[in-house]
Amino acid sequence: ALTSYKNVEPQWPDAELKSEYDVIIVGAGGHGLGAAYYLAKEHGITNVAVIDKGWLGGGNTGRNTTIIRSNYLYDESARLYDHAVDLWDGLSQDLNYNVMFSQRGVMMLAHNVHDVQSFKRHIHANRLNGVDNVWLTPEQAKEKCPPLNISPNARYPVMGAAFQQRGGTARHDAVAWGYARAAAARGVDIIQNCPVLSIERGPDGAVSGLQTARGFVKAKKIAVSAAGGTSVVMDTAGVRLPLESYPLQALVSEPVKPIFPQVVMSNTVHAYISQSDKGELVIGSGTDQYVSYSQRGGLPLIEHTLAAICEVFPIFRRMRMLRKWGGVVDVTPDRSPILGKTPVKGLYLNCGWGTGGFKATPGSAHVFAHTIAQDEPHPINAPFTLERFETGRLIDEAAAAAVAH
Ligand SMILES: Cc1cc2nc3c(=O)[nH]c(=O)nc-3n(C[C@H](O)[C@H](O)[C@H](O)COP(=O)(O)OP(=O)(O)OC[C@H]3O[C@@H](n4cnc5c(N)ncnc54)[C@H](O)[C@@H]3O)c2cc1C
Ligand SMILES: CSCC(=O)[O-]
Repeated sequence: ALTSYKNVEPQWPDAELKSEYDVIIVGAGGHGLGAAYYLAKEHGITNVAVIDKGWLGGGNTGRNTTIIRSNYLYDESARLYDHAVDLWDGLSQDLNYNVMFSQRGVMMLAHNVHDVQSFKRHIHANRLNGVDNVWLTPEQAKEKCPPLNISPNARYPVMGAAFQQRGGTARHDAVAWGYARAAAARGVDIIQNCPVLSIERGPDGAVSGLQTARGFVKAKKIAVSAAGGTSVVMDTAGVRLPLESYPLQALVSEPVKPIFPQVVMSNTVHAYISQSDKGELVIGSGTDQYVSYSQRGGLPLIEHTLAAICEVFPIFRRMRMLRKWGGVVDVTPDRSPILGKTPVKGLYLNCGWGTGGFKATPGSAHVFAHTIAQDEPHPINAPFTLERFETGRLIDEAAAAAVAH
């Protein structure tokens, strides 16, 4: 007989909000849940709550197109994203939960001389940082990805591609569930459907707690990992951020037999594509070009993306699309995250991942936990300060962002 739902132990108890915690994390996405897990596992800090206004994983972590790679340009970025790829490698074993990490390879197409020069610059920079990334001729790219149209008469001719074999995809829901289950097992409270209304500060200016929909909760340390909602939350602490929030959309096709072995991305046509384990083509694009806290975007952007996909992969022209959705991505001026301390004592910040923070999840969560526990950034996230936007020490990764935003 089927086990009735009520007899199935929840993977994480629906905890009651206590009156006080050592650390509270705002945002039960992959970054927030992962930080809670590493706080407990690596720093022995378990009197922790992760609070979310909705259900855990319901933000960008559960809405993204799951691409993982570390082929960014700057040394600082390579260290951060490659730390994540290293942790992705053993994450299923660490969490005892299959996150379905698949190193199927990520290919970035070059359609013009500028693309060729930019990608070859990335490849040389990546080599200096020990990040695997190689140049493919059009013929080599097609050999790896047969549906690719490399005709010289194509609307977007393929002049070559940068290919990172260690890149790939993972099951985004499982990442949230795996971290939630492992964190809860170590004593972390996960509080869902409880919007944080404001960050409260004491007379000394340090954080004192949070006003939530379920009342006030005290905390000496508060870590905000709220993605597109970050600037609103941080504003209540008097911290203004250089963030803009945009809708970012994605869509899936009807499922078909395995036909698309890698992830293929194109900055120039603003589209990227992979095939899920269920057989759907997973297609993404750049952000809608207006700021918004809406998790929905406009149809014209989807039409533009599909037109580009049909040009680069003509065999997909008759595929039917099943559904589209969106999330709210928080974008910084240099397309790199803000990951560290803030000017407010006891307040920590992890945001600004824009269209590309899923790939960083384990690495970001790991160093964010270190920053919260030690009250000092880990060497890997030390450069990703809020202050860089005053000093001008930017880490400009717009070219590596892979989609227009
Ligand atoms: C369509 C789409 C495709 C993408 N594709 C990729 C990709 O292929 N590869 C990649 O690397 N990245 C991708 N991204 C980006 C990636 O999804 C995000 O950068 C990353 O998941 C952010 O994780 P997070 O945990 O910081 O945020 P989230 O998962 O969004 O979690 C933040 C949480 O904070 C909560 N929150 C917000 N405000 C409050 C409040 N006031 N009180 C309580 N809780 C609050 C939200 O409910 C949410 O659950 C994509 C994003 C989208 C939208
Ligand atoms: C949404 S773009 C995905 C990425 O940055 O690899």
